Amino acid sequence: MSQYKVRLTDTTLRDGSHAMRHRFTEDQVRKVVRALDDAKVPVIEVTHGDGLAGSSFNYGFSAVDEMVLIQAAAEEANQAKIAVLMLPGLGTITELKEAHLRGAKVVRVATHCTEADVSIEHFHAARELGMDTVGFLMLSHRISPKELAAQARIMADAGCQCVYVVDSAGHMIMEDAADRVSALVDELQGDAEVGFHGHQNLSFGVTNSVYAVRAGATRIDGTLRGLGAGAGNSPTEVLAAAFERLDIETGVDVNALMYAAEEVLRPMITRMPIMDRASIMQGKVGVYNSFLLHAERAAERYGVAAHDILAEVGRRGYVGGQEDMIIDVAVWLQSQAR
Ligand SMILES: C[C@H](O)CC(=O)C(=O)O
Ligand SMILES: [Mn+2]
Repeated sequence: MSQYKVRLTDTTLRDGSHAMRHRFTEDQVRKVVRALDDAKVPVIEVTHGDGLAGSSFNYGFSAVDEMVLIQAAAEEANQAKIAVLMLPGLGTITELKEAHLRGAKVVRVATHCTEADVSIEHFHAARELGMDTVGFLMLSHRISPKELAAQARIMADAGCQCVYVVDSAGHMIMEDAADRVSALVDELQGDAEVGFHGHQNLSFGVTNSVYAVRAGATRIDGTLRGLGAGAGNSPTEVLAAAFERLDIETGVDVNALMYAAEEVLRPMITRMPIMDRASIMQGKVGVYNSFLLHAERAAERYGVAAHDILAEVGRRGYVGGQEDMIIDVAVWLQSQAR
């Protein structure tokens, strides 16, 4: 019997939505869910890239109402649970209730890593609805393992059943992930599980996930073909294949996942995330991956380089929700160049 058992969550239809500029259609969602469900992936996340109610001028409009997509996903899934992401303030309990009515069984409440307290009422509401609850501590690299564990404790006490170390910038390297996961495991003492969500900016998404599992994480995120914000996520099919080689039990069908990635998702992709100058910069200086497309748009509009914008965003320490400040940085860089 394997020493390690892991539950995979596939977030192609949520984090991958960033790379697709939130243009997933209902037909595409149905096909991807069917393929992931056939591969026995236990949890599939479907929402706008920035979570419930993310469709907006600031974050980018969805092509199709996410509630329609959530319902379609729930209709297609035979064994998988459908998860939704929510950022408190952007999404509210009203949207959470509607997502639940449409068939969502899991909610992942995401806050900046120092702001866990804003998730408390959302966990209470989700538990009252009977949903599985997950906490997402974004940009987890920004604080020490000890400080992160204290934030995880706030989430667990509010009713969160699994707290994630989230490498939103793809900045972590091996022990960065393991030390944070260990600190959370020590703090939570079984009151909640610990998960890890990796990105590929420095090409460590899968490696960090292995370190996370060995440090005690029992839930790991990925996306098919690594489709996701910034340089993309840990690819689900690679995680599954690597875990199989390392005797980490996932219960998924690796060949079916490779089929899903290659034959089902690949033809839908309009922009494949890559490790380019801008996304490597995000990993290097620790900038939120969802900022990439905003920076590219501002770069074009103000005639400055996206990697320069992102380097400055890193210096200023902006966090998710401060997307509008990217324009400010671009204008400032333009003025410096004159
Ligand atoms: C809302 C973000 O895109 C959540 C996430 O996937 C991350 O921080 O990484
Ligand atoms: Mn992500």
